[in-house]
Amino acid sequence: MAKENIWKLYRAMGLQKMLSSDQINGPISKMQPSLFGLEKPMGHNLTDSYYISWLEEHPSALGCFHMMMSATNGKQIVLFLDYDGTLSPIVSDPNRAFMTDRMRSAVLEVARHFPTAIISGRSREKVYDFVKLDEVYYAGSHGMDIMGPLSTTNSYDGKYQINTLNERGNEFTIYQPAKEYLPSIKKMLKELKKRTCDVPGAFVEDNRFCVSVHYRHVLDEDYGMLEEIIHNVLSEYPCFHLTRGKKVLEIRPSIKWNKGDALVYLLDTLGFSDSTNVIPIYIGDDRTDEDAFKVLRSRKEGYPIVVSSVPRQTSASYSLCDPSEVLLFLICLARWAEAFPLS
Ligand SMILES: O=P(O)(O)OC[C@H]1O[C@H](O[C@H]2O[C@H](CO)[C@@H](O)[C@H](O)[C@H]2O)[C@H](O)[C@@H](O)[C@@H]1O
Repeated sequence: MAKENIWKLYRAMGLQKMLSSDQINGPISKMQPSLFGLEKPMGHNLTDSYYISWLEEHPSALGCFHMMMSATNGKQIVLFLDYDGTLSPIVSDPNRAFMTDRMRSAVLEVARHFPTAIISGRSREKVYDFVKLDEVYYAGSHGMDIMGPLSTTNSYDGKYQINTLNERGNEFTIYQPAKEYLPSIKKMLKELKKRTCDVPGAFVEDNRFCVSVHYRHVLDEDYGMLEEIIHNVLSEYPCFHLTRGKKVLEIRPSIKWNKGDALVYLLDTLGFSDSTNVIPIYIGDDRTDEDAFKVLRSRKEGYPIVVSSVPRQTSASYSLCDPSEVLLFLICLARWAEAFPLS
């Protein structure tokens, strides 16, 4: 990208006053700390050498923004976002994981330029209640409950698919590959609530096609008892299995379907099944997001971005420190789309 284009981008982002001519002439990576008027990238612990070497392998998507966007070469960006820990910070009460209005506006802005989907472990309805945007697609229950574009492909089993209209009269396809597990999940949910009610601090969350058992407020000495209860309940439901997230045990149907499959489904229904003309960007913080990172790695396309402020094992290629950096990345993306619209 020519230097005048960088200026154009920065002017569009309202950032030109923050940058000296030295910074503009230097490499973009050097610009990053001051790009947003900051002394150092937010939340980064740059005194930790382990973290610094991890960052070299998973560089900041903000620092690499210019390079990433230059490489899109006019291809269609499709954006995938996780919810908890990505669009909203991790908080102690799962029912109060609200996103800020600034984050909502940023998601809306990018969604006006690029197809955008939120893929969460929560129920689809719950994520919608938090996000409240009709301009994005939603996949709840770790991708097992997708409300995506009207599907014209017959690569997916029609029995899991129904077409519907939203309140604005727009057509959507709902895809629920774990549909037949619903009666067992409801039964198991009741059972889990009943058997865990004596464990102080335990909280069972109904995520429709899966169940979360939160232990953030459970005393260390009670944790073993909670795990035992869950294993006992699970032994009565052999078609389900357990995965682990941030202070949460997640129980889900044992079908071969995860956030990565939901990403592929959404790309297919958006018309990018075999396309070399698409750049999917996936941003997420949790273990379940790794399935989507792996898909992008294996397809050798797009940008998998992990949200983490500590070094960790990941299949992502880039990183963002926390939701405040996710916000900046989304703002940059929207400004970039305004400055360089696809012809
Ligand atoms: O796929 P996600 O959108 O990231 O959902 C994963 C789980 O997120 C929520 O739990 C996590 O966030 C809570 C609020 O910040 C926090 O209190 C909890 O400790 C975290 O594990 C959600 O409540 C779970 O149901 C999701 O499975």
